[in-house]
Amino acid sequence: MSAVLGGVPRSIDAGPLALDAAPLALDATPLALDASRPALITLRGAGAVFGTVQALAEVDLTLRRGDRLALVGANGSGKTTLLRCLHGLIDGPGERTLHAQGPAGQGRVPVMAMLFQRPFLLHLTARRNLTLALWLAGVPRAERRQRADAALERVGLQSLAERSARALSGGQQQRLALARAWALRPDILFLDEPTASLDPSAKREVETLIDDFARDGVTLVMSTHNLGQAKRLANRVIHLEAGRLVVDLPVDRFFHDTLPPAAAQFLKGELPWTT
Ligand SMILES: Nc1ncnc2c1ncn2[C@@H]1O[C@H](COP(=O)(O)OP(=O)(O)OP(=O)(O)O)[C@@H](O)[C@H]1O
Repeated sequence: MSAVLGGVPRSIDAGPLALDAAPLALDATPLALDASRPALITLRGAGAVFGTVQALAEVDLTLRRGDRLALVGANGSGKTTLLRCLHGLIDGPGERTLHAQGPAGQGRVPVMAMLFQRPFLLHLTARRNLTLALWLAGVPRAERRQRADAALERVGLQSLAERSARALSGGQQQRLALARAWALRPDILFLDEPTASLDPSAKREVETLIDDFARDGVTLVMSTHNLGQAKRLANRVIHLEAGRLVVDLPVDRFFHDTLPPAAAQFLKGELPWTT
């Protein structure tokens, strides 16, 4: 995938016209997706192929500041692959533009962080996991401890700062992973099924934190099998089918409009099982 950083060729500078050109299955109006918000990432014709598997095909998508984007679809439909593609972790066909923020696109490119279903934490204390991530991100030594402690406090883990990260409960580990992401002060947070392995109470805690981060201005992209979670956290929903983006709608319309047959079936099949 060719990458364009900062300087944005006119043809992919996402204005309302770019939404018209997107392969929406339905006539999502540009206003409903609020094309006035600044673009953060644009994909044009993005794809991913693993051996003989076409995991993602011809995806056109503009992620905008303030999006709380939920990616839904059946197992293997390409949700994780699209997350990785947006994050820049996959080099496939198509074009990915990371839009510089600030006046006339002259500022810095968006800072991104990713949270996985099962957090990857090192055999170190909770605090050291954070200060190490900050070191890797180039944060000066003098700031690391303060930022790590602020992040631990933010997720309610300050009293466990010296506890081994691997000894924490599943919910605490996911909160620690969120603290690590938050400490990096991301513009965009990617979440791959962030509560899939948590019990209901831990799930609520993690969802509340994710919601708080979004309220603070962090743009969210999350894959989820939980349509109730998409309703609670998202303002925009994309439905993928066999690697293709077939629905891209504001959350209210996703749950109330008449969807293409496969997406409608997906909704019917899943909704009774989610709360
Ligand atoms: N690294 C890889 N190597 C080979 N095939 C892969 C790889 N990553 C993904 N795939 C394949 O690409 C397709 C899409 O996978 P992906 O993980 O993106 O789907 P998903 O919608 O996130 O699935 P799930 O809901 O089960 O997590 C699947 O057929 C998967 O087997």
